[in-house]
Amino acid sequence: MELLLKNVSHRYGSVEVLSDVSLRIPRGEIMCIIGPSGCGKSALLRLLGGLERPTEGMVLQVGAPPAESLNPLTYVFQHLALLPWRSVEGNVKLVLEDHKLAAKDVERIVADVLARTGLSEFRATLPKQLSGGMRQRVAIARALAVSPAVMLMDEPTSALDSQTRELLMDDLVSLWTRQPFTAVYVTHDLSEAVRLGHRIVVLSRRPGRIRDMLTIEQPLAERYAGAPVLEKMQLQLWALMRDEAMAADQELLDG
Ligand SMILES: Nc1ncnc2c1ncn2[C@@H]1O[C@H](COP(=O)(O)OP(=O)(O)OP(=O)(O)O)[C@@H](O)[C@H]1O
Repeated sequence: MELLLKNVSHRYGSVEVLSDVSLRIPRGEIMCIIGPSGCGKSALLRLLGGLERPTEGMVLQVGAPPAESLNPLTYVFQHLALLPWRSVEGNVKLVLEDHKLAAKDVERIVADVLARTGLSEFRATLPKQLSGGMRQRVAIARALAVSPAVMLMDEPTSALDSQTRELLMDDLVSLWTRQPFTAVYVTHDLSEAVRLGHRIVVLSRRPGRIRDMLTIEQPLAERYAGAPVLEKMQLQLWALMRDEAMAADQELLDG
C-alpha cells in the first residue's frame, strides 16, 4: 500500500497551513519531513493518517495494506502514552486486544517485536523502571505490533536528551536494516533527517509548500553521525531552511 497526496491544501479557519502539496510515500522507505516551526508538518501527518480531511485535494491509499496489517496507519508520538501500570509486554499487548487474535498469535507477535526492538529481557519491566529512550522503544515496538503499512512518526525523539536520541537513531537504523518498514518521520533535527531519511521533504514556511525533496542514496546502515556526505547534505538542507526560518521569524515580529 502506498500513500499519495494530490494537490492538498489545508486551512484551520482563516489560517492556511498547507498549500498544494503533492507527494508519494514510497513503500519500504523512510521519508523525513522538515520545515520551519508551524509550517504544517504535524498537520500533514494527521492528513496522511486520516485523522483530518484536507480542505482541498485528496489523500489516497493506493493498493491494499499487507494481509497481516491490523492497523495500516499507525502513529508514534513524542509523548508516548504508555500505561504506567502495565509492563512492557502489557503495553505492547494493549494494541492487539481488540483484534480477536488467538493467544498463540499474540504471543508470536509480542515475542517478535520485543526481539526486534531489543526489549525481550524487559518484558516484565514497568515503564517507570525504564529510561526515556527505552520507553520510546516500547512505543515503537507497540507500533510495529500491528504491522502498519505506514508508520507516522511525529518528532519521536524530541523529548529525549541528545545521547538518548543518538541511541534511538541507531535503533531505528538497525530495525529498518533488518526488516524495512515504511515511515513518514517529522523532525526539527536536520542531523536526524540525514541519518534516517531515504528522502527528505523540505516544506516552506506556513502555508507549507514543498520547497524541495532530496534523495540520499547511501544505505542507512552505512551512515554514521558526522559522516562528510551527511554533513554536506545537512548544510544543503540548512541553506534551504534558513531563508524560510528567517522570513517566518520576521513575519512573527511584524505581527
Ligand atoms: N486544530 C487546529 N486548529 C487551529 N489551528 C491549528 C490546529 N492545529 C494546528 N494549527 C495551526 O496550524 C499551523 C501548523 O501547525 P502544525 O502543528 O502542523 O505545524 P508544525 O510544522 O508541525 O509545527 P512545529 O514545528 O512547531 O511542531 C500552526 O500555526 C498551528 O497553530
